[in-house]
Amino acid sequence: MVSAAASATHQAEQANAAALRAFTALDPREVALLLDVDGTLIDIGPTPFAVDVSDTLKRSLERLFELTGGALALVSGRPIHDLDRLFAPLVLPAVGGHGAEMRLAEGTAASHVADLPAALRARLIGAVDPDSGVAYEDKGYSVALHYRRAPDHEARLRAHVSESLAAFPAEDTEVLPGKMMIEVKRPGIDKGAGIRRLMGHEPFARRIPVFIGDDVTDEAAFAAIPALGGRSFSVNRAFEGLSGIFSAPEQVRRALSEWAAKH
Ligand SMILES: O=P(O)(O)OC[C@H]1O[C@H](O[C@H]2O[C@H](CO)[C@@H](O)[C@H](O)[C@H]2O)[C@H](O)[C@@H](O)[C@@H]1O
Repeated sequence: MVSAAASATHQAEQANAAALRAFTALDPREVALLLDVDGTLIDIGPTPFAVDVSDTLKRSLERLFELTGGALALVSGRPIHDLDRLFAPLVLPAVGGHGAEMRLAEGTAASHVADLPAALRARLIGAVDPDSGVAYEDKGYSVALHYRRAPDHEARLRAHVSESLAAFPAEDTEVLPGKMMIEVKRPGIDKGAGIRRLMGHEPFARRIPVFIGDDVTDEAAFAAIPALGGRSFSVNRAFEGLSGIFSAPEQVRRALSEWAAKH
């Protein structure tokens, strides 16, 4: 008799193999490759500052950037300067801050979103006791509170965010839940809008957008892709219209490496 765990592993292996086939069948001369970062290209780490970007992944991205004629972009919730730090020496086209920033090839990163007031950011960050394990990122246009190392603090942080936003009723804000994280950002900023903007520019324009993502913060990107005539692959998320489901970032890295080697 096959155990439930063995059956789930078998299904994941089959899904990985199918996703790998579908992905590596794409023609790099036709596609624009749009890649989410945390949980898709790289494994989730205990904090935003404790993650690993391997040289092998960087080599795959560098090769795929060439093969796609430069139509490869990181599409991340992280600020672009943070992506540059993680992926150095690569400086890739990017949509950062969930769509708040964009950089085309050779360009400089530009945010088109007003920063949250310093007093609101300070109030949000005030919930972070360095000894609690809670971490934060102040992105200017948004603030993310991370409780991966302190899951017991989730309810307290959610209440703190609600109280903080209530104290600034004139500010246009919205709360974006993430993986063990709550982010306060400006409304109307999302990865879907970021991808639509990016796809209007060379060398992305007229190509088939191919997005890979994993997170609730990627939902706007997944939603934008069909109208752009594109394809989506997920990491561990199942919904209609996907071209494939990878089980983990390791499988995405493998697909990128095999695709790069094939051409
Ligand atoms: O759009 P992404 O590139 O997936 O970025 C989404 C958020 O990712 C990061 O947070 C997540 O990854 C951390 C490191 O693995 C992890 O510790 C945290 O729990 C996750 O939520 C990043 O720090 C955020 O700024 C991004 O918005």
